[in-house]
Amino acid sequence: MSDGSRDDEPYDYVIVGGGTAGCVLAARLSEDPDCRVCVVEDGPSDVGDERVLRLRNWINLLETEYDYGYTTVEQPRGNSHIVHSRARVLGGCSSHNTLISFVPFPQDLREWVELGAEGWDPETVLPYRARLQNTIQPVAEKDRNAIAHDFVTAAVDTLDVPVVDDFNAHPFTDGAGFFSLAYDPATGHRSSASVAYLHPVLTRPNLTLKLESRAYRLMRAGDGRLTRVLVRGADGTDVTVRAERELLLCAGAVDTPRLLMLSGIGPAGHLREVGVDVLADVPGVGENLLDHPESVIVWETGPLPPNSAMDSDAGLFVRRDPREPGPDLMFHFYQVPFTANTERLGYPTPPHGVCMTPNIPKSRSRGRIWLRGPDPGTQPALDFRYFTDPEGHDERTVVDGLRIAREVAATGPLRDWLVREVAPGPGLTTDEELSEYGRRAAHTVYHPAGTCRMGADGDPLAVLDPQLRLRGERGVRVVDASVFPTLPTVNPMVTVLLAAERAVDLITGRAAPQRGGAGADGPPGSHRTPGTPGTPGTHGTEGTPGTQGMER
Ligand SMILES: Cc1cc2nc3c(=O)[nH]c(=O)nc-3n(C[C@H](O)[C@H](O)[C@H](O)COP(=O)(O)OP(=O)(O)OC[C@H]3O[C@@H](n4cnc5c(N)ncnc54)[C@H](O)[C@@H]3O)c2cc1C
Repeated sequence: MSDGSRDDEPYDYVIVGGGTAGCVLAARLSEDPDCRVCVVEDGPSDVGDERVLRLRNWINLLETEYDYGYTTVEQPRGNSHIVHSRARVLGGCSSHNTLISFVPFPQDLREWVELGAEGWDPETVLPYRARLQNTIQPVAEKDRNAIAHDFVTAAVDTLDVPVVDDFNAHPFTDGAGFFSLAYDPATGHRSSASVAYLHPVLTRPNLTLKLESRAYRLMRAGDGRLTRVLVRGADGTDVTVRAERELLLCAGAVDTPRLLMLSGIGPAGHLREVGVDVLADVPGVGENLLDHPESVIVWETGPLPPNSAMDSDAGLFVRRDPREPGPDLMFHFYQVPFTANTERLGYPTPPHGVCMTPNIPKSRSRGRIWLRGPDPGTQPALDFRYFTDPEGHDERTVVDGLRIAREVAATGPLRDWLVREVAPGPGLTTDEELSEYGRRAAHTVYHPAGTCRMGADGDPLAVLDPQLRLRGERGVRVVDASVFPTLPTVNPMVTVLLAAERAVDLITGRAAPQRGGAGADGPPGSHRTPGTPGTPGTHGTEGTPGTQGMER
């Protein structure tokens, strides 16, 4: 071959990225024994890896070999020092995140339809809940820390919001409670996309995993379809992997647009500027970078009880503007001091502490990803443009959040645990002071999305059609968080899982679950499709999770 790579055997579907969405596609598409499925995953396996499987260890995976650890370009109105963790391991971010699991609100999906994503209405999408294989349930009683209980009580009393026993029972506008998590309380193990979907089917002979194999350029086949991908293995050798039906890009909201642009598919002017030959001018690739930004307020405490599922088990939703259909401010309550950003600003880290992280569910600032050059090994530039919305909505939300957090902290029984406010400290009180602190100490909730969004015909920045097909090309779709036109109000992982389940039907032509049927009302993961593997972490009908079928 002219590019020096060797040809691999052909597959029906090649999935680039064995992450949250990629695992769903791999498991579902390989249910048909005649369908050859290959997953190209840059990271290692999570099978048997306790560091990854143990949910509470999530924080120790950040900025390790399992993490791409992207940095950002300077954020004049925000924090320029945030490390944007993105997982590099089978299961993707569902293998190193906190697995907080929220079904998206109907209004979030209606917003997608208004933006041209026809067919993604709540009546069509929400019934896919019944197909989710992850075990999702509210934090188990034994994992509920007394201080988190008291946070919930204080929040409810201060703000006159309801206690929410199950955030997925039905849509809500405000409330406080323990989150639902995709985990097994008995073992503390994840019910990640990998554990729930892939582990039970690893012995399928028609499923090949190419691990520690990085895709770095898409290529056309002889018929002009974009169904080939150049992949570099851990030993440095290149192989061309070929899809006879479709190439499915699931590398996530940073790496999918990066891969497209490295392949010459993106804004033509930008690609020429950085020395990449243009294959197709698709102006929207890398645009519409979304996130849920948050800030942080930290208190010192005495030693706390040890029990927890993952140290951020409870939260609070507030609707400040009654005209909004849902919450417009959210808080995670951490029973550890999360001080990565406050320490840099000179604040001390107490030996024991808690924090609240007010975040912006519907952030209005929009960013962009671009290439710094043609070398696949060079990190792309991420510019979230935090706190740049002209209305000042994002800045206002953080200021309100810091004030509301203080009100909750001043209320018993939470108040009785707290020794002092460490950051920003009680001396900062004006809007200006809280805004300056809130933005400089800001962090990400790790929810980048939107960089290859779907949209209607005639929308010049829509990268995909509502069937998730790359506009103007044949043979390739995108299925991951980059397809979102907007972020859901809530944490997005379940939305990624639902999108992947729906993508399977779009790809195969299989019927969607009945609109408004069984899955529309029940909790996610509570139903199992006949014939699907059993409880995650146990052995499915197709054998023990192992390493057969894997290549390195
Ligand atoms: C620390 C952290 C905590 C989070 N907590 C939560 C939470 O509690 N709840 C929630 O709802 N959301 C949470 N999120 C967000 C959520 O996990 C993600 O939005 C979601 O998992 C993204 O899924 P994805 O399929 O788009 O991408 P990913 O799951 O990131 O999958 C992408 C995969 O592609 C692979 N890959 C990348 N580039 C290449 C390449 N060139 N070749 C081959 N493979 C490649 C990666 O290794 C990865 O496995 C969190 C995220 C992080 C990082």
